[in-house]
Amino acid sequence: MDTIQLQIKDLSGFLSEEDILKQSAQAAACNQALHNGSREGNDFLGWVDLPSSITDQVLREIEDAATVLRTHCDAVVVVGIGGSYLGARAVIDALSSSFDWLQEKEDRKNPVILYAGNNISEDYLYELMRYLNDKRFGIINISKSGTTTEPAIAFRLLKDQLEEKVGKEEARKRIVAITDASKGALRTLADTEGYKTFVIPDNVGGRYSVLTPVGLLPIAVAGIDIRKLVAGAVEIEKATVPSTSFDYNLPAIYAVIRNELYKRGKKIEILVNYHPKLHFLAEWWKQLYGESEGKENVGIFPAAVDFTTDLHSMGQWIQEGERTIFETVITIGEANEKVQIPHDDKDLDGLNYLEGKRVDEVNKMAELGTRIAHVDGGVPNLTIEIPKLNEKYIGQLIYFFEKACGISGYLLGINPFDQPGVEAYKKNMFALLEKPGFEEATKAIKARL
Ligand SMILES: O=P(O)(O)OC[C@H]1O[C@](O)(CO)[C@@H](O)[C@@H]1O
Repeated sequence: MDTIQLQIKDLSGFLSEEDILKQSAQAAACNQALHNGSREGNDFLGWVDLPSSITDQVLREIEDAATVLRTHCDAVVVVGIGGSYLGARAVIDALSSSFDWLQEKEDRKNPVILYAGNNISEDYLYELMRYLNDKRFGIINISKSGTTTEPAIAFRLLKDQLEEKVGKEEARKRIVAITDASKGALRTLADTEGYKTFVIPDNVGGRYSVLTPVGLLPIAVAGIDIRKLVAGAVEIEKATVPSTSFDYNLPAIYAVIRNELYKRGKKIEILVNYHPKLHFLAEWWKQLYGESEGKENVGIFPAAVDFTTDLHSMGQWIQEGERTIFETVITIGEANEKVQIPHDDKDLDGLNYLEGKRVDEVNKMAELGTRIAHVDGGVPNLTIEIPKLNEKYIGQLIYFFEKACGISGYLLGINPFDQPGVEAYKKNMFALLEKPGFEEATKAIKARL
């Protein structure tokens, strides 16, 4: 097995093969629409053939910029929010040691990757700046619009700190901006300051941008092979072209299943993992599906749990709470490392029955036991099988989820490529902060307080 697989046998009793096949023509039409741009949102389809259009020259330019940052910095702060950081964080966490950031400087092969601009917490920013005080650090500032408040605040603070520490000249070498080709405050700022920049293509939305420099630069700085990542995505891109028959088009099958379950009252999809390093993959997935589908008062609520951790918190709800959920489990075939449970002469903990077993074997039995229990408890399960955690399969998974999301949104009958609802909080916040241009809104909102 050289590719990710979709396992659907635990849907029986909830959804038949016939139910799924009945939707195959519709799913194929949605897939076709993604390729020929015949439906809503067609100005944001740049991601569809993005993996196969990334040239060697583009990859080299990203790798070169990564080398500059790796040479000049012991820590690199990725400033961005939503699609402007989640993809990078998902891949970096999935493919790095869980304790990477704790390694002593002399033992490190890669700079520590830190994140800012994804919240407006004063304590967070203070603590980050304090940590950076005696570090050789750099910044990758990412914003497609170039106007988002959270990253703008973080960047202003970090830029000040860096310039004060090393001077404007050296700071310029350690700052890269990734933004629109011509619009937005970040573009103006980057051009004025003379930063190295990369462009986010107009036709690729933030949540679909992980395979542009938005994701690839931080990932490369973290020492991960972006060529293998992209190659994995290309494989699924090629395997899901419109001529692919429905039976082999895994994203189309996944898209149909989740929509059919939704129609049958399963309003919440829980993405399940059994490895803490996949936590941010689920965060990335939540934005992808939440922003794409939650509109016009419809859409599955995308949730996520980390098992077995959350079996001891959310496990009760999933087993016996309201039956409006289904689970999509990401399962990893083979652990990358080997740890066996040792023998203990006294066996006071009663664990000698596990002696000699790999920890992963225990994890897998927890996974199997959970799946059986949840299916018995009325929770439909589907499983995405990944042979192992490496660049290639994560690349495959990224494109799998992106393609499925596009098809799924069209099946649902909404535009999966806009996010009008996100503006509501921003308007209120700007009005409350008395941002110039919001005078009327300020009066209106203050009258409500
Ligand atoms: O890259 P930007 O323009 O700063 O936007 C960041 C995020 O904010 C949103 O626009 C929502 O406000 C997301 O769609 C996007 O991923």
